[in-house]
Amino acid sequence: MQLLKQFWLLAKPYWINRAHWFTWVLLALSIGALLSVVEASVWLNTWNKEFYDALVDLEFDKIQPLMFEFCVIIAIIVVLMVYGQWLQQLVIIRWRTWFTEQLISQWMTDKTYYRMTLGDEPDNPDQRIAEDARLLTSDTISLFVGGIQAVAVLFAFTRILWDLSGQLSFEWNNETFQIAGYLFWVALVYSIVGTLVTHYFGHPLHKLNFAQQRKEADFRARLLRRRDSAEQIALLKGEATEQRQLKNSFQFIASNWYSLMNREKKLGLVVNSYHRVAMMVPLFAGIPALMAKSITIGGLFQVRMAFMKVYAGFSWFVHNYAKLTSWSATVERLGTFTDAMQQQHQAQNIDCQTSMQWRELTVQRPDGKPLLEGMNIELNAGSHLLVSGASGLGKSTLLRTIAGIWPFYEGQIFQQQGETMLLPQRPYLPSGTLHDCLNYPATQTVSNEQLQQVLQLVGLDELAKDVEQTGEWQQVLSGGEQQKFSLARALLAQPDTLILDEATSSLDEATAIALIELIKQQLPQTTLMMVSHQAVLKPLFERHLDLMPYGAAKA
Ligand SMILES: Nc1ncnc2c1ncn2[C@@H]1O[C@H](COP(=O)(O)OP(=O)(O)OP(=O)(O)O)[C@@H](O)[C@H]1O
Repeated sequence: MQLLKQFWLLAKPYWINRAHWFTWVLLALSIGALLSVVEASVWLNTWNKEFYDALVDLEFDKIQPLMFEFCVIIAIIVVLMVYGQWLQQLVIIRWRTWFTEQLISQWMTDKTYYRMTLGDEPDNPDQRIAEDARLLTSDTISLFVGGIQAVAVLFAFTRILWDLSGQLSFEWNNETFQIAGYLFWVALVYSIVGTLVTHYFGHPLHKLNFAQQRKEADFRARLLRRRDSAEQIALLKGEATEQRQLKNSFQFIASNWYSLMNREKKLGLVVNSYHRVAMMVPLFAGIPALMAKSITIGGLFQVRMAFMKVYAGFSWFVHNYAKLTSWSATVERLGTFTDAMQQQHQAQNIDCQTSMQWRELTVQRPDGKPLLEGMNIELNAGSHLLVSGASGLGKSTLLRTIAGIWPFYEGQIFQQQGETMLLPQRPYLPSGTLHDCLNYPATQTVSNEQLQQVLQLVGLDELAKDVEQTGEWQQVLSGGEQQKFSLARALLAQPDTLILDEATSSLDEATAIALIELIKQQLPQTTLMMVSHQAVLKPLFERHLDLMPYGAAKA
């Protein structure tokens, strides 16, 4: 029940939205095509009787038109099945596109992607957005349409099977019993037993599938992390350790895989035996009717096909058991992911005033332990503040709090009105053209000349020559160059408040001084707040804040 509720919460926003009426049309057409296949199968069923009867009676003049009829029925079935499937895939991609966009938007809104890393983040959000969204949409549609088709098959063939079965008479305890539509009852009982046995053998698959998806994603994430840190690993000669860790991570996949495959083997033994036996059950069960001459040989083949269809309808659950368990694992994973995202949205928003202010501000770690306590400050627009203090005291965390991305604090914060920009010690440089990298996150269009100008101002003349060149800038540029590049971004963006977190730590002292002076000169209206261990920068700031551990701050 909980699972269905979780599923409904995930599916509802798309399917009740009127804007998606065309997807409903496509879904209806796809279901219509597959229901027509059921209708054509009923036609094929009648054909079966006529054909086998003609064969038994050696009526060759009937066989030729029947062969032509067969070709027509098969052609119709093939075309309907292929187009039905094609329409289903269209429905899937439309839903998946919307669903993935929603997940990405929720993940990106209010810095949720970052806040989630601060608490008990559900594992591998990348996998949930990419893989789980794909599985949810494709499995739901194929299970839903398949389920409807199974019900239609049941309706269409139950009647046929019932009529063909006639009545079975038998004596027991000197009494005569008659069972109408007995082949239908055989199919029903056979399918119920199969379903129960399948569930008994298959139910542990849910947990195993869940674990498998998670472990595969962990392994992929580990590999990615190695690629991102390739240079550091190479310099530290960490290959053997990395190899061991990756091997261990893969061991988890392999051991879970063994459990999964053993469980699937047991289930396979049951499902396959059940299916193979099912093919002969109608022939054996039809013998009494054949002996009573209530059906012909053609009728027996008709019974067999009708029985197999009714059995297939009743056994839909059995045949889709593995898919259903993987689907339920996907729903659970996506449900916890979206719940976790929604909880993140409750983080506080920071209000704006004419000046930046903190009142009785206490910054904490995620576990609630205080880092910095009782801070009060007011920083007028255009003023410059240097924040210093011992390593690990909480300076970067304080800046994150002021920038509005760290939710663990008490007291009041007001940001200065306008744009705030925070430059960290290690800037993020996306790969692509230098133009796009410098203009990241591209809130305005800037000309190449503007870009060249700011690059020259910060001393990156070589890069300024061709801003359209592409590269892996994070790897290509030195630490110091990256910091110059980051400051060039600030010159370009001209924020109202600029927060620098050791943004000149990789530069020599003279260059660091020159660049801070450049910022002050180029952005005279901007409020500048900087965290730095570089004492030579002190004279450039008219206000200083020396942070003390858990104590009062002197401003
Ligand atoms: N996401 C996090 N989860 C848990 N603890 C964190 C997190 N981020 C920071 N901390 C902890 O908060 C403390 C302060 O970290 P912070 O980076 O703010 O220090 P800092 O004063 O800037 O240090 P440094 O001068 O060395 O850069 C550290 O003990 C750190 O381990």
